[in-house]
Amino acid sequence: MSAETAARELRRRGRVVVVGASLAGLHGAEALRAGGFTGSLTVIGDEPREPYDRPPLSKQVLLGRTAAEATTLPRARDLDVRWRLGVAATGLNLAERRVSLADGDEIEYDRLLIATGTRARPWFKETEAALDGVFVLRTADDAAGLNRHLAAGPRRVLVVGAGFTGSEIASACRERGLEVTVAERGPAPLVGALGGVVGAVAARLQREHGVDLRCGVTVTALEGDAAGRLRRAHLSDGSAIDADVAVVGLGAIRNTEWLAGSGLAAGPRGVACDAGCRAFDVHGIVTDDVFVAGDVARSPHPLFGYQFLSLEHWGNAVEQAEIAAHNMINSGLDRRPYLWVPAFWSAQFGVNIKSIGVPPMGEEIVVTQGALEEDRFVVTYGFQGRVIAAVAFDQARWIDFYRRLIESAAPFPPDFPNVDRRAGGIRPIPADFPDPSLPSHGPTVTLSGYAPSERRLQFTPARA
Ligand SMILES: Cc1cc2nc3c(=O)[nH]c(=O)nc-3n(C[C@H](O)[C@H](O)[C@H](O)COP(=O)(O)OP(=O)(O)OC[C@H]3O[C@@H](n4cnc5c(N)ncnc54)[C@H](O)[C@@H]3O)c2cc1C
Repeated sequence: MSAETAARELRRRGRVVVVGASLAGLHGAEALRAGGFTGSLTVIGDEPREPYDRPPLSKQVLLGRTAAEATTLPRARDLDVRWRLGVAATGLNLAERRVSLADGDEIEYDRLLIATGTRARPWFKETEAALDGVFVLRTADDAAGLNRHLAAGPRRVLVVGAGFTGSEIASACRERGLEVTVAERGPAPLVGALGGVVGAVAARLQREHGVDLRCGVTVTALEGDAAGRLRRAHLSDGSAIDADVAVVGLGAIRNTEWLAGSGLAAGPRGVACDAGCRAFDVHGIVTDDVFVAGDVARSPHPLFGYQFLSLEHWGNAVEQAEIAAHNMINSGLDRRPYLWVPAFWSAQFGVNIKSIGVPPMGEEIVVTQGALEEDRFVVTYGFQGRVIAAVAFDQARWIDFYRRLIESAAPFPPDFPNVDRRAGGIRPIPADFPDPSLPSHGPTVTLSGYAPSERRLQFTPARA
């Protein structure tokens, strides 16, 4: 049977299993159906709830504008999925194409999509993590529990870690009128994701909004009272902070333990896959029946020197799930590479933050629009002489323009006419500015084994 005939047969009556019933899992299931898959589709999720959206948990839900229960993701009608919710996948037998479940059940598949995402890194001392008032924020239950606790009376909140989740929590708690201390090991908030220049702006914003921001310190211990309620936190600089709520925002752990011993290249950094979302086995050989999408995936990105990227972004989960689903039920050159330019947003301290590209790869940074002091700007990041990323504070409308600069490997610093870098005013990019998505003289890259991309990817600066 030819590969095309096999793919057609699979689309008609194959068995697809998706593990992880959240954003990537749901979008993968929808994309399979939209792509003409009429076989059996089973989605397994260890949370008892239907797939729901996480970004509102640290924003609208914490502000009391949306109930944690009201975050259920809309889904296509007639999806025709066999949901197995509230039961974890515990193992994978690659040779026999079988997933084992915690309730003893075993489910066979022709194609498997791994979309098990991440979980919150818990506080490192178990007895302290168990104190009443100590929280992480990853699930709807976490958000509901934290909300109940915050609503129970005046609270002094300690946020441990000033990454995106920690900073959003601090922002929401300040908006609720609570006293907030943020303890961050790095020199400023968001430094790991956006670098020191933007981090300094984030630090100023936090302080202007009344956050007691302590940088360059770690929390060494959480102390409770006799009733097991959190009372105090001790910091590495010898100081102590009174607190009756601590939200631990120390990053995420990838949910790959259930794949231990399966033979897949899965570990703490995620499940490695190729540019078409096909999982690698431990020998570095790509499988043809196991695919990966969302926060748990680690895939090489052609635009970023084929570096393996682990992206914890909403847009990545959606886009990657669609590519994975497409490739699961197609073969050969009908398959597509995953070329989405990483992008995410955050809302905190009254500012809308949008990022495009991979800021942590940046070697240099320049303010291309606006002024840092005014909290309305776009900064552009450069890597080896080309634009690699941009971050906008309250200037989201420009993000698509910067995406095209990144896709076309525009030279860094970008050469914008009429943009006044000193004055600080946001000037429009002129209508006659050359469309950076038009091909120039960088080499075009094709990925062997995948359909040619609609985009031309260029690896050398277009105007060196
Ligand atoms: C509080 C918060 C705020 C966020 N805000 C933003 C934002 O502003 N912008 C942005 O771009 N992104 C944001 N994100 C990130 C975004 O929500 C994630 O990128 C997205 O949820 C990833 O989807 P996923 O399906 O890959 O993984 P997840 O959402 O982590 O889902 C994985 C699912 O698989 C389940 N699972 C795990 N192991 C097993 C197993 N063995 N068997 C069965 N099921 C299993 C998990 O319980 C979970 O339900 C935020 C995340 C959080 C937590």
